[in-house]
Amino acid sequence: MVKSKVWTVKTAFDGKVQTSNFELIEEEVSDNLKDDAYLIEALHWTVDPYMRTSELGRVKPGQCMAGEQIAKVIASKNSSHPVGSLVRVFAGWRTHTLIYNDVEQKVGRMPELGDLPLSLTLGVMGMPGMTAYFGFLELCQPKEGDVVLVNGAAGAVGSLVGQIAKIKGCKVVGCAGTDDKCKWLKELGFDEVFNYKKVDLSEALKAAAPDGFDCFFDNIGADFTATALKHMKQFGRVSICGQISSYNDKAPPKGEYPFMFILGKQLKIEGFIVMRWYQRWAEGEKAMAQWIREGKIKYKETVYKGFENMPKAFVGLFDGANTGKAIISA
Ligand SMILES: NC(=O)C1=CN([C@@H]2O[C@H](COP(=O)(O)OP(=O)(O)OC[C@H]3O[C@@H](n4cnc5c(N)ncnc54)[C@H](OP(=O)(O)O)[C@@H]3O)[C@@H](O)[C@H]2O)C=CC1
Ligand SMILES: CCCCC/C=C\CC(=O)/C=C/C=C/C=C\[C@@H](O)CCCC(=O)O
Repeated sequence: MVKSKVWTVKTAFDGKVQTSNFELIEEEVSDNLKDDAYLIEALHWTVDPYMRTSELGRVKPGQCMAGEQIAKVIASKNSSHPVGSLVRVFAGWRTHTLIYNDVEQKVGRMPELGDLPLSLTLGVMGMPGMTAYFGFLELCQPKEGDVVLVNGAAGAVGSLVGQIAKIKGCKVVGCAGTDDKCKWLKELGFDEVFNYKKVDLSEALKAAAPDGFDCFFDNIGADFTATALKHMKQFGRVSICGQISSYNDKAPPKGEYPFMFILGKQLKIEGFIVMRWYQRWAEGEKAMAQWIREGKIKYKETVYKGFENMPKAFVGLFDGANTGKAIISA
């Protein structure tokens, strides 16, 4: 018998992220396994902004919080998952999980890590890394010499988009919410950086790219997007990745309608969900691993120690507490 700690949601979210909505419970996980079942113990969890959104991850009262984890098999009657092997799975905020159906329970393929750290399977070599790789390269189609704008640039996805753009020979403009984050972006090779909390956005964009942007990778949405679209070049390409500034809004954001600029500048704007390219992830993982080993991609993780800190890490996403990927380690 194994005790499993599970974070559940007591009530629906209401306008802001509320830690008081979580409850720590313990439930028993039987080690009396049926055929093909196996028991896993989590080593690392991720918190991602999508957990706040309705379509993908928001959970109902009483359910386990959604999310991905890397776990070790500790008991098994499944020859594909022997004791000691590792799995990456959307099992949510749980310490132990009984897996009886890989497909239903969203057990994914593990990337080829080689000597790279295991936690990267939730970052550069995982969902955020593939988001940057495919969401930028496929939708923005960057060319050498293009001027690229990335917001949320010191986060898990944005920090990789900027570096991939540099690898492709682009001029990269990034912004983040603290001076320390901006300093790190310069170390990563971003050409122009600014702290969006300290500037007039339109003036900062004009100063960074007087002739405008060819590509814009948008992690933030709402007012930022409406302003940035005015600074695009003719036939610019915009990848709509995230809307983190609106995930906690009670009502749809109010602001300018940007359609006149989209029309006049003849922009190509496309949203995406990274799972669109799931069948091609091995290609993205291979490129990321090679760029890390060549020193062309650098990364940071903000690591929280202990399952009890899941809500703190999660709320931190919306307060700018993390640089790079937020990881919780057991
Ligand atoms: N389309 C897809 O398939 C996917 C989309 N995403 C999206 O990509 C975006 C980035 O995700 P990820 O890199 O994992 O997250 P991050 O690691 O970047 O964490 C979030 C960061 O966003 C910034 N932020 C938070 N709230 C605001 C706000 N109101 N205005 C401006 N900046 C804010 C903060 O940094 P700062 O200090 O700079 O303010 C914070 O640290 C999210 O919108 C996410 O939903 C992620 C994965 C897949
Ligand atoms: C109309 C609402 C769309 C909301 C999109 C919001 C955010 C984008 C984002 O952050 C995307 C994340 C992508 C997640 C990828 C994998 C999912 O399949 C996770 C599965 C959820 C789970 O079972 O835990």
